[in-house]
Amino acid sequence: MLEVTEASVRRVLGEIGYSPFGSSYIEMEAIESINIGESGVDLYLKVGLQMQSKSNLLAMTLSSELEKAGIPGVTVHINCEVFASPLISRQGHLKDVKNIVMVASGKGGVGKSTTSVNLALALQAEGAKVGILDADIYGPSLRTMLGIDNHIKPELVDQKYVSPVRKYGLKSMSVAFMSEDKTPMIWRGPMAVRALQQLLENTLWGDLDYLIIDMPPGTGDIHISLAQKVNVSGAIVVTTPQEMAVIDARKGLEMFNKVSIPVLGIVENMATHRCSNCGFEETVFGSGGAQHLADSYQVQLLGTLPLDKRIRADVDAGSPTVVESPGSTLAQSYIALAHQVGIEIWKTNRRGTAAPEIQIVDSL
Ligand SMILES: Nc1ncnc2c1ncn2[C@@H]1O[C@H](COP(=O)(O)OP(=O)(O)OP(=O)(O)O)[C@@H](O)[C@H]1O
Repeated sequence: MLEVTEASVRRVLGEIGYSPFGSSYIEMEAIESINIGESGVDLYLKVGLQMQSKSNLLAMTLSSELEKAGIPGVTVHINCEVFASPLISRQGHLKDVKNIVMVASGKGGVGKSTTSVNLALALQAEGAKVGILDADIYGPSLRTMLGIDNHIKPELVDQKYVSPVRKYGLKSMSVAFMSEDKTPMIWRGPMAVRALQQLLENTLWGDLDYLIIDMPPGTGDIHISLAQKVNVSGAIVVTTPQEMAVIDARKGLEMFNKVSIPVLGIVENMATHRCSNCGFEETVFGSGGAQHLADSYQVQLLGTLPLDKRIRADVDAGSPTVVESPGSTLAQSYIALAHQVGIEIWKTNRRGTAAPEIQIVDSL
């Protein structure tokens, strides 16, 4: 048995290569303090994401890893707190928003909005404070996906600001909330960017760990301009395994690189389909493309979601899978995605230093 000192505990923690964060506890600077007393060791960890469903398991696993390495009797205490992005200038009504995450896709219809809303709910289910902005001017779908009645409008405050609409605890705002039901939104480029920026900045988001922005599909001028005007912690690109979608996702990655927005990773949606009759699983849209793309851009493949009719039916019914069937394997896939997103944001925030100089582009 080892002599138990703070130094020996730290050394062993450094040697335990495995942590669920992809780097050791030492590399992640996750050790808050180590108290050595008569009755044992108390190890306090600070973790930069919320992970309510996993923290007890993590504490027990780490305690038994330490025991195996010669340090028995360690009680692990996990303190979860999402850190604020140094890339975000926290001003105005965004001052208490710690992280803004853009969810984009090169190609339309790959499931960007479905992934955004389930991701937001999964982050929240794990204990984070979350908001979602539906910025998809071409096809806003948040109202339907969250089952928010058409008559519900955001409350106007001081004639200038709006309160987000709460559903399932999530603070939500959509371009569609601000227009009459049947009025088509014919927004041209610069007008759309200005309107979206205003909607983002004039919403009373309050205190949030993450604000998810569901971007319009594509990688056009609106995206570049919006990406330049809004300081974000990072971006996620959603794709299907289909070659055409992967080619367009590559354009999304290029776009974020061009405007110096850190890419947190790629989500592969509709990756596999299991036949509800015989259980046979097949890769309807091909396979390997998203992993290959992630490897070639040295970003993470954050998660893989199956093509499953329950995912479609749940958002159509206004009750996304994470709230409709929280214990299901599908919901667990979104929770796993939320953990990976949380880990990447934590890592990105540790790497980042200050907000970059933003070049304001006024015309498109
Ligand atoms: N993993 C999935 N399994 C089954 N159906 C899905 C899945 N993901 C999304 N869908 C369905 O695919 C359709 C398109 O999804 P969604 O609207 O989220 O895509 P999008 O990329 O946001 O589209 P747009 O380009 O219009 O913004 C919807 O009917 C949705 O319910």
